Amino acid sequence: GANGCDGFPKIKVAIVGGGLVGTLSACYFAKRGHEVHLYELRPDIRELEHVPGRSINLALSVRGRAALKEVGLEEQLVQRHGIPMYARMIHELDGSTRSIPYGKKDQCIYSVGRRFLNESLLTAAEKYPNVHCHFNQKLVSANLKQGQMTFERQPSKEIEQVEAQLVVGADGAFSSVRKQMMKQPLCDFSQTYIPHGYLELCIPALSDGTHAMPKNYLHIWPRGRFMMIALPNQDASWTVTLFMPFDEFGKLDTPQRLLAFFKEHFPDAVPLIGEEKLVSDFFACKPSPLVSVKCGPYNIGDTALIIGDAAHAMVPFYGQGMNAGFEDCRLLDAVLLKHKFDVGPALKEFSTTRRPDAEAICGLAMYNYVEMRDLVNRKSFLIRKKVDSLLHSLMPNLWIPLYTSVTFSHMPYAQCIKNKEWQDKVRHTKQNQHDYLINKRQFYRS
Ligand SMILES: Cc1cc2nc3c(=O)[nH]c(=O)nc-3n(C[C@H](O)[C@H](O)[C@H](O)COP(=O)(O)OP(=O)(O)OC[C@H]3O[C@@H](n4cnc5c(N)ncnc54)[C@H](O)[C@@H]3O)c2cc1C
Ligand SMILES: COc1ccc2c(c1)CN(c1nc(C(=O)N(C)c3cc(Cl)c(F)cc3C(=O)O)c(Cl)s1)C2
Repeated sequence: GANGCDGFPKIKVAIVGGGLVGTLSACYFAKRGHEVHLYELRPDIRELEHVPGRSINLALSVRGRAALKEVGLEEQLVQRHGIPMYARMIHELDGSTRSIPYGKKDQCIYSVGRRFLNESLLTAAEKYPNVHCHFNQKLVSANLKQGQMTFERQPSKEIEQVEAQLVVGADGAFSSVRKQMMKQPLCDFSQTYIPHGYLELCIPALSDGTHAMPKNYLHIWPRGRFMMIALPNQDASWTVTLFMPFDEFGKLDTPQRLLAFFKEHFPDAVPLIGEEKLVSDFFACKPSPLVSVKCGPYNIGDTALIIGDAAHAMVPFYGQGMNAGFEDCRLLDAVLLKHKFDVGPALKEFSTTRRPDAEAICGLAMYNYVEMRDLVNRKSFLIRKKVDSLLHSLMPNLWIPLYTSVTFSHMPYAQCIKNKEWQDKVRHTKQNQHDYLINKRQFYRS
């Protein structure tokens, strides 16, 4: 395309999916002066009363914040709207609670509203004159090598053919762009559903408009095979997510069984939610599935690319899905700039470098899911956290706990794992040395 004032070629970009990642990506491309067309299956959510769907709020950490900052949105979306969470608050069965800080006193993650984020990103994208949003448009097929897409307007089913120099698939875990990509040879794809489902409940604000639990915490009720997690909302309510195997959900098929279950496993949460609200919210919708998707390469030549959940959907047990998708947007922009918008080599480099990191965080999230049962319960989790924070304070640049490197640094995700493996080796050697010295001393004493 024509070269703009910065001397870089300007292209026509079609972004499929107006969710969190698609709308942020639209801001990045628009900021560079490209012609952006954003196609979203749903209606404009800013005109809807209630938006159905997933977790009402999310944990935003440094990776996501850095991506928002580069398009000038971190202040408005995080500092003003996000609720800082400085520690986890763990709820034991006996109702006692214990807090474990995320790091040093100023280190926190933010609870942000999903709808607020999505609406704000849409509005920010639309502010650019070179961004055009098309709602109620469902991608139904495409010839990605030619940059050709076929949309079906909802609900009329009217067909619209669209062409672009670059197609960016940000259409989520069940991506249609990815489905089209997989028709090409040499494309890997795997997806795993886990036996757990999730369901959202709500702890309403107190009558005086304040939070019913200590506000600046990520609350967790770890109960082995299942758990609950609660993040604070701006309106002083809490969004509570219950994770449980589908067959366990199936057993709670009457209000009596549901209340008995909660009184047995989450007694302190029952009065906070309220018995009527618990019953009505629980039976209002079915538990949703959780899927992990790995695939690659993420591009087809210089005409198509997938980012966000379309490329790497992960189970939510690290709170990194959106953060990773936002990081995709920032890294893609950086690699395009590095290649002076020579799209072919840039997409190839993006896919080659990002794929191992995306697969690493998908693996870490799944690891957390498996470990989760006793992750926050087992004494060793607590001891490990204390040892980690002690060693981290002694050698801040050397000893970085895994979740600190994931949540509080920009270290490539794959390197976070290497960093942990090195520490495990050192830890075991330390442990062995420790045991060795003990034995030696006993030997000489005996
Ligand atoms: C229970 C739960 C808790 C989570 N908690 C966190 C958290 O705390 N922190 C965090 O970082 N992440 C979290 N996540 C992950 C986060 O929700 C996702 O990573 C994020 O939403 C991915 O954004 P996306 O834009 O890639 O995909 P999506 O948000 O799925 O958006 C895809 C968009 O594409 C549209 N679309 C789909 N198909 C088509 C089509 N054919 N044509 C046109 N448009 C289409 C959809 O309507 C949608 O708007 C959580 C996820 C779940 C399920
Ligand atoms: C909106 O729905 C959801 C659902 C799940 C999550 C989030 C939001 C946000 N999540 C975060 N997880 C970490 C983390 O690193 N670990 C190891 C944890 C993993 C689990 Cl499962 C947990 F319960 C606590 C921690 C913890 O450490 O607090 C963060 Cl740091 S944020 C999980």
